[in-house]
Amino acid sequence: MRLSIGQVHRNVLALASSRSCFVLGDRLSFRMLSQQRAAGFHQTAWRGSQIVEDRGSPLTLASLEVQSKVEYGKKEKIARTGGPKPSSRGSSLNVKPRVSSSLSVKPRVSSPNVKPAKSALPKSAGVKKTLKVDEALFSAKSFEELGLPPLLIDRLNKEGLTAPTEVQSAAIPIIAQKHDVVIQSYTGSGKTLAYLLPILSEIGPLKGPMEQDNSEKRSGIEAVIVAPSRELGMQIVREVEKILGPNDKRLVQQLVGGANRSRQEEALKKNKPIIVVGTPGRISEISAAGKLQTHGCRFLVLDEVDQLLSFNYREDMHRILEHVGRKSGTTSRDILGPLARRSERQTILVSATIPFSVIRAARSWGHDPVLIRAKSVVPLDSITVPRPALSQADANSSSPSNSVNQAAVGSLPPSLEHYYCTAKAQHKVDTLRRCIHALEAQTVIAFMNNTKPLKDVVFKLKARGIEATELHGDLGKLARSTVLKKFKDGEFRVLVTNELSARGLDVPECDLVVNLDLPTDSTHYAHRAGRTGRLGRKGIVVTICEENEAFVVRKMRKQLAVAIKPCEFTEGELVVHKEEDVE
Ligand SMILES: Nc1ncnc2c1ncn2[C@@H]1O[C@H](COP(=O)(O)OP(=O)(O)OP(=O)(O)O)[C@@H](O)[C@H]1O
Repeated sequence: MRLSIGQVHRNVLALASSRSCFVLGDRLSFRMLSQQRAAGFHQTAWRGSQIVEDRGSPLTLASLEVQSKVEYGKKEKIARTGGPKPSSRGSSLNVKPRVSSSLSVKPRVSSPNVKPAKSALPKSAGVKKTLKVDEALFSAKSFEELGLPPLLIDRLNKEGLTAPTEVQSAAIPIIAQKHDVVIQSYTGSGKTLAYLLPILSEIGPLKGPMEQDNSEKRSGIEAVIVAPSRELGMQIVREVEKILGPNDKRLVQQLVGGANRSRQEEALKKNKPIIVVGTPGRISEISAAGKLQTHGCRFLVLDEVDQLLSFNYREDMHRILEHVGRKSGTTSRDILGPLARRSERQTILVSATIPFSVIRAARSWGHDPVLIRAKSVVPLDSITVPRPALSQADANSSSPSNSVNQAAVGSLPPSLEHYYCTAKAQHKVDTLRRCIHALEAQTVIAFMNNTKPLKDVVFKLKARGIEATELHGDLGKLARSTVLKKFKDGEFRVLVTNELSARGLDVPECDLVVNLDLPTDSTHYAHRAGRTGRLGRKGIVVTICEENEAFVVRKMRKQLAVAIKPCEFTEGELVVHKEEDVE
């Protein structure tokens, strides 16, 4: 498959547009006060989809076997992971089929009232060169086709994993070719296995026969995976353990902050793991103490790389980039310096949101780094600085905020629906309650910005008979993991949390995300929103803001190129407004 500059642009456009297509094309049965603008929006979506289809049918999760598991477009009964479940929680989100006057939102291609997604898309990432990639990359229907070792495939099958997602189909062969890579794909699309599977094909007990022959030559830690939070770190550990199986799970060791450090150090000595997964602070701490030998490491993964390369983690990341998979004695000038010198290690950077600063950093690795998206693979050095696109105010394309905003385009799953409504601060909890009831949401994550008001919300929800719990950094590690487990097990209907849970957290049953406070920018919106609609499931995102904040939501809507529709919750129903009512 040869991807030209135009095609990549069109694919990006089609991806964003087809998202709109899902939102508006779903046969939602709710009271719609006006659909004219939405119909205009859809027209663009249709066009975008056509472009891709003209070039051979695009790969979607739906086109893989994954679809049969999650059943697109159907109201699915979401299976809980266990624990007590009130009977009222058995069904999935309900977008009001009960209203007799309800309208099915059908695509209308004649009304151009809503600004099409196209105008909201940044003219970003101009791609000048092309990279030849095997067409089969994008059509794998099974893990066998991707050349994974038989032992690994057996383990995947035992865990019920039979078909790769799009991003896995794209990433696995490229990583196997020893490229340094940046993986960008929307939230919940399976990025974790996209990097874990090629790593486990080369190291550990499930690797291929060729690698087995060389096994005596290597010892010690062969892969370091860094994640910004304990929760995400532990989630990755569990994913690796799951694939390794019960007999070999000691081969992965968590090094997350908040846990007992001496125990972690003892486990490193005793279990001799080949993979460590941890947070930047704890990894660099143990490394600085000389208890973590990673010079011979073959893989370094930075999961949620855009966050890990932010200022907060600068010193710890500096140490990690300097020491993992490098001969000792080298020095660096700044955090990006170490990336400039190639070592034996393969570096894999991952996020749903990749700002240009990450591309720029990764470029200096050498060794043909490539950007992998679900439908394209491009050399990093062919990607140019994004051009301004949104408005005069955003015209400075080199400004960090512009780069951050552009990073969020294409980061949201196509299956999500987005709404916003306004409420006075003191009425937000009631609005949340009405929202949960109107949508009959069963597993809800509500985001706030500060801890104290977050506790108040939990208290008020409980007082209104809704089982709710809190998750934030003030809780100890044990409390945090207990809360999360109970929420995943269905003991609580609502998890009220802050940015801590916005990235990477995988609660497949989550059917509603609510922003009780506005996210700081569109990148934060994208990661919060991505906690629902995982792996093609349906999900709804509702932002409850004050009247004078609504313009911020509308701005994010443009930046993200998704339809975030104004709505309200009255008489137990979701009522969607036409845009003119609020502007
Ligand atoms: N091939 C597959 N078949 C079935 N399920 C899969 C497959 N790959 C991943 N999953 C499941 O999909 C869910 C989402 O995967 P994952 O957490 O890796 O997404 P992600 O792209 O990293 O999301 P985020 O950007 O939010 O971190 C997980 O529950 C994972 O176990």
